[in-house]
Amino acid sequence: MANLCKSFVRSFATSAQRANAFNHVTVIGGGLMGSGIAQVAASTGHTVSLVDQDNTILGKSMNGIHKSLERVAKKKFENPAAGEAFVKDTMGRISTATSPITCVSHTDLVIEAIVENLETKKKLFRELEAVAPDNTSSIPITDIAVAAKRKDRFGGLHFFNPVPMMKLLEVIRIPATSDATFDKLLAFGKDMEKVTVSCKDTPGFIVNRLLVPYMLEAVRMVERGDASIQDVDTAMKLGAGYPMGPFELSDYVGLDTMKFILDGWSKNYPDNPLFKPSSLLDKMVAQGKLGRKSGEGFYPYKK
Ligand SMILES: CCCCCCCC(=O)CC(=O)SCCNC(=O)CCNC(=O)[C@H](O)C(C)(C)COP(=O)(O)OP(=O)(O)OC[C@H]1O[C@@H](n2cnc3c(N)ncnc32)[C@H](O)[C@@H]1OP(=O)(O)O
Ligand SMILES: NC(=O)C1=CN([C@@H]2O[C@H](COP(=O)(O)OP(=O)(O)OC[C@H]3O[C@@H](n4cnc5c(N)ncnc54)[C@H](O)[C@@H]3O)[C@@H](O)[C@H]2O)C=CC1
Repeated sequence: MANLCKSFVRSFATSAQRANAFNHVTVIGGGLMGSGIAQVAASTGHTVSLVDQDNTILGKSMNGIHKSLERVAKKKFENPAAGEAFVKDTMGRISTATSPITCVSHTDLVIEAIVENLETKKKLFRELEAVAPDNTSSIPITDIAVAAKRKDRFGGLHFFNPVPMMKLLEVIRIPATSDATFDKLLAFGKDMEKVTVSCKDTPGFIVNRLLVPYMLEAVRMVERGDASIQDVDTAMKLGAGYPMGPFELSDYVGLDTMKFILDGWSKNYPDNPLFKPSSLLDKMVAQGKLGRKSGEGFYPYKK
């Protein structure tokens, strides 16, 4: 904790020499979101420590980041050598670790992006005994902040998947978040080349408060036998202009993550019919059909 405070002070001292609000960022969780956040943080000039539970997972994360960077480079640079240099430089700014404890002693910002489970997130924050903006999709961050000691340095950053492509970042504060912390988080969003929006610390913030009921109603429509998965997706793409239909998007987000979100909401808000559990979703997760990440969800994917 003392070390983290020191490094935080150092970040204020050095930020005057650099354009970025933070220099070194630690991202905990190297899954879909953590990898994307680490990638964009590194490609915008931050040095990054990416933390996950073991080196096999981290190897996959680094592979995914490399592939994604190659796609970005192809678009960004006409000259292939410049693209290769961009990929190499960006990868060079990311290191990996299996414990966050070693990283937080020399970091300026800790971003948590582990599984959407309140108890797991709180446990991690207790271990860190520190401040870390959180990438929860659906949990009011005040509930997580209970486990953080320095609440003035705690805030919420909600990124969107795929992080390299999605321009939005929701920046959330709790009453205890200091103005200095909030301003730094907004500045970090700009450094990450995102457009920031803010709202009260309410379940799902802005996007997911609207998106979750929409996606679940699509699942219920299919459960009732009112329409097929394919027709719902086609309808929403061609009739409402969405880039993906709700089932394609569910597979993209991960059905396990959807279930985590829904389980949390239905437990905390049992009277809200919009947040009721879905037996189809429960069944698919129990069968290991998690979407793209497992090779099958509502649709099959090549592994
Ligand atoms: C209970 C309910 C639970 C709700 C859960 C909420 C979870 C949350 O907390 C909040 C969320 O993040 S919700 C998800 C938000 N994201 C979306 O809605 C994505 C919708 N899809 C898209 O925008 C495009 O299909 C997309 C951009 C993904 C891909 O574009 P296309 O469809 O045109 O497909 P591609 O041809 O593959 O891609 C076009 C170009 O995009 C670039 N690209 C795509 N993915 C990339 C990636 N991962 N990294 C780097 N570049 C990437 C790429 O440049 C590609 O061009 P090419 O490489 O030349 O093909
Ligand atoms: N999937 C999506 O589209 C989005 C997800 N989110 C949120 O971001 C967070 C992460 O989601 P995803 O990346 O999709 O999940 P994921 O399942 O792809 O990745 C989670 C990672 O966390 C790691 N992990 C679990 N416990 C850990 C611990 N104690 N220490 C270190 N690493 C640990 C796992 O090994 C895994 O690699 C969740 O809170 C989710 O709600 C936010 C926006 C979009």
